[in-house]
Amino acid sequence: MLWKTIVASVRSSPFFISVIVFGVLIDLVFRYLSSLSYKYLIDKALLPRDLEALAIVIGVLVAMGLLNVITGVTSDYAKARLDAQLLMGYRSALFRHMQAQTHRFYERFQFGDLLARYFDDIPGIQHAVLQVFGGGLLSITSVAIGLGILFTMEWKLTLLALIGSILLFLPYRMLKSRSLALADTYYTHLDQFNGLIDENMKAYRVIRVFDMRHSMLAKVEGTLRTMASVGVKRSFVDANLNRLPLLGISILTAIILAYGSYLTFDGRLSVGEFIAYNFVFATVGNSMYGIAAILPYVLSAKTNLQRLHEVMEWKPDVTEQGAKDLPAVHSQIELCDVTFAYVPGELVLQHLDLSIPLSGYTSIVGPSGSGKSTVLQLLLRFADPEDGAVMYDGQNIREVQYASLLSQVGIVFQDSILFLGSIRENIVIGKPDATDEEVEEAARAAEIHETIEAFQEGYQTLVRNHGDNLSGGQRQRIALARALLRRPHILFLDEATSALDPDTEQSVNKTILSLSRSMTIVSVTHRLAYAAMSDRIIVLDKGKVTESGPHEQLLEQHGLYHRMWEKQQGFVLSRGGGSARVQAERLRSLPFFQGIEQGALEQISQLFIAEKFEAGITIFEQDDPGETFYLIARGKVEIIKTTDSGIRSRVAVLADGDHFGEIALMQNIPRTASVVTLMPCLLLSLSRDHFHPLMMSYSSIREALEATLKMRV
Ligand SMILES: Nc1ncnc2c1ncn2[C@@H]1O[C@H](COP(=O)(O)OP(=O)(O)OP(=O)(O)O)[C@@H](O)[C@H]1O
Repeated sequence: MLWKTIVASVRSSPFFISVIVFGVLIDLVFRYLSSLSYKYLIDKALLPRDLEALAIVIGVLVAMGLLNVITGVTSDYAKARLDAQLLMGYRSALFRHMQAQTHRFYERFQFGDLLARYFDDIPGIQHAVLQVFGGGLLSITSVAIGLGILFTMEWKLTLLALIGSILLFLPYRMLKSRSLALADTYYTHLDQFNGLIDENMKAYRVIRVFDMRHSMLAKVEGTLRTMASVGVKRSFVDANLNRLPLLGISILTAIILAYGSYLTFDGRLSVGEFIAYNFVFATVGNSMYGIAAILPYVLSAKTNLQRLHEVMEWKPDVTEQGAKDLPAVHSQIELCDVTFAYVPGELVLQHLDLSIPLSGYTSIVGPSGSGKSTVLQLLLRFADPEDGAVMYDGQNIREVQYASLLSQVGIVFQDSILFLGSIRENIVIGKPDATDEEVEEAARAAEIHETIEAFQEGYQTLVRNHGDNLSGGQRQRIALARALLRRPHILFLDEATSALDPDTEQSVNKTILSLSRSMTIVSVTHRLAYAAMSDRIIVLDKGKVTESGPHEQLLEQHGLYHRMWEKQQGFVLSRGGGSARVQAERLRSLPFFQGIEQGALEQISQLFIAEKFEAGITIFEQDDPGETFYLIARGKVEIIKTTDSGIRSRVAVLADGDHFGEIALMQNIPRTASVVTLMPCLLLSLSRDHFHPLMMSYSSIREALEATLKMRV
């Protein structure tokens, strides 16, 4: 694999390679000429006292020395250029490869894994390529030429040297697998370490607020300690790979000196020949050591290459081969008989037929996990269906140029990523050549122009740390302006306003509603109050369309939409959304409060306390004591079960109007699962201590809760 990489690198830069090869040749000629010169210096000039011969030998050596310096400097420059070129080439190839990837790739390779590929594996490979090509080429050629010269001078001695040279390569054979295994372990921990740094940066608020600094530090230090310990072993093994050949060289030199001296005593070698032989041998020995010294780099590069190939061989899920342009769409987009799975064999969508007319405002709703976001991913070609087709005006989007599809659509996600740069730069991302007028027009349409103008630096205000210096609403409106700047025919929204506080959410939704007069809006949302404003609603359940039509019509059907709607009613939010209360009537729809008289429900509703949580917060862990019941006024949480072997898996996602932890109202049974927030949440909690006196008065509540408990068990 490394050899192929070296050949490919050589092919990519013939000019620099030729310069380096030329430098190597001159260096070799100089090395051997200097060594051999002793034979002539001693036998032809010094011993016969021939001044002319002395002048010729010294003159040739000086001339060659000068030439060697000039070619050496040129060759160093060529190596530096090749070095930079290789580094740039590998890094840009990896980046291009990443850009072709979608969710499966990014689920498999985390930020830390990829960072290590860029900053450890690629430099490791590039270093080995240059070592092999620069030092390696010089050493191998030098050994070949040197051995040829030595054979012509004294073949028996040379044969002995050749056999003895095995000593130089023994350590490589002995330590190779140990070095490879240590490199592998080291890089695994390095990936982990990079991942932890990333996590610390992204979640620094949660870490601070939950006083997790100690545990995070312990984790990082644990990883660093392992890395240090593996690093020491690795350095030691690699140092031995370097040092042991030196020992071999010393033993070999002693043998050559002893046997060479014996031949000189015996008169079979002249003094000049013996000294020249020794110098040539020293050069060969150094070159052999040079080869042995490269081997640790080669070993390390083997691991680096394997890791890089693991990433580079990951085939993109979506191939962009379509040749024709997608004409301006105006009629409808469809999913025709679509089947799709994230994990082979676990179908998320099965023979799904869905059609969205290209006018007005369409909402896609449904219980969590019903496939809403998946539908959006397929419509935007973040993934391709296993079966069936996604059509825009009857054109299969696999067959059209991806860029021509993208030019007609815009999207705003729940977490719109803002980049480091000015607000203007963030808006023009999708259309870098946009004029100031166009940028302002998009910002006006997103109703953020005045706000931006009010900033001291206006459109040049710097967006820091993914938008930390802006409010959630401002970030979403900038993301909206970014999407609108491309004048899309269709604007897709993926829970675009769900994470905003209620007032901001309402105001951004008003903006979106007004946009639906001039473009098609397709919104995936779990918040039905805003879906109700759309022209048509498509209800998904378990990957199938179960209902569709306008809000009133769906309510009349008394089906899934009606049930979902009812569940989200009965919460009264304070201005700004910092607090909420549940209406007594809403409590009646909970199975364990059915049949309770109005007065008692009123009392119970007073006992709830509103609590706000950021995304990613653990409300409680499995096995924690159960003391509180929760109602979700707004937000989304995931329920996670941990098996005895420590494997955590998501068993459900709950959203607005759902409840969890009701067993805690009755008795302190350890929690059967953990609950973690997926977005900012406003929860209403009711503790058993507060509730207990009421339950004593109403036996029906206890009976209903006992029935629930029985069912769970
Ligand atoms: N990247 C993924 N890998 C594996 N399974 C996934 C992945 N993304 C989604 N799923 C699964 O696919 C199913 C549909 O998920 P999807 O996100 O489309 O649902 P949704 O209706 O948008 O849910 P939510 O309202 O919770 O966002 C779920 O069972 C989910 O667990």
